[in-house]
Amino acid sequence: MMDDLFPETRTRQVLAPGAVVLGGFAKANAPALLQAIEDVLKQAPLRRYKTARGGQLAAAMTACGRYGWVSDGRGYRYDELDPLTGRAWPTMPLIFQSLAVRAAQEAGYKQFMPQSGLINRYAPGAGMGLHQDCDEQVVEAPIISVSLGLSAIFQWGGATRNAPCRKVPLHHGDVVVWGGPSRHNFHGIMPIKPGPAVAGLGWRYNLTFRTVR
Ligand SMILES: O=C(O)CCC(=O)C(=O)O
Ligand SMILES: [Fe+2]
Repeated sequence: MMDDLFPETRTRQVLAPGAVVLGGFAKANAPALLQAIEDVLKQAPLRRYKTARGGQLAAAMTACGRYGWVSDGRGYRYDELDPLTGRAWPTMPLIFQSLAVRAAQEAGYKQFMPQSGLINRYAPGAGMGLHQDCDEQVVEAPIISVSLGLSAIFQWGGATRNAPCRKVPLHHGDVVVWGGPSRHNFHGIMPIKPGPAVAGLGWRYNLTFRTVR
């Protein structure tokens, strides 16, 4: 595709101060990213977390790096151990780390170093309700979010839950970076529409990279 040959033609869409969509930024690395996901899943399988309110998250999740985001009857938190295996989370694959750092730099965040890589897998019909990412203690660090497989509609809101939401289509290889004044903006994923497999995937993977502590 054109955007692989001519990176300068990729779209760059500013969502808000500190927040940008880097269209196709991860596309050339997608095969390596998918292989790295498989490697992580062998050590830390995907699982659907319970929430403190008795529900269950629609996306299946796991993590890599020093800290993993977990949820159970006690609520949400970061943990250095995988509650499913009792072991430390798998080491963050180098391709995850290098892509996250490059995307952060491209978005203007020069100092970023991910400590946590969250893997979300959305089957068709699964989404993620509007929320803020506020379990991280380092508020200066941005969130780097990579989309692979089926497309999604990302809801990009504001600082309050009832602020108007923009609907932003995200496709295989797109990267969203948000931080600075947008770090705590509300966002979500509308239920994924079924469709023909993309890059061999009949679902959507999302990778998010964060500095936690
Ligand atoms: O799947 C996405 O694009 C967003 C995921 C997200 O907001 C999260 O994991 O906190
Ligand atoms: Fe989030």
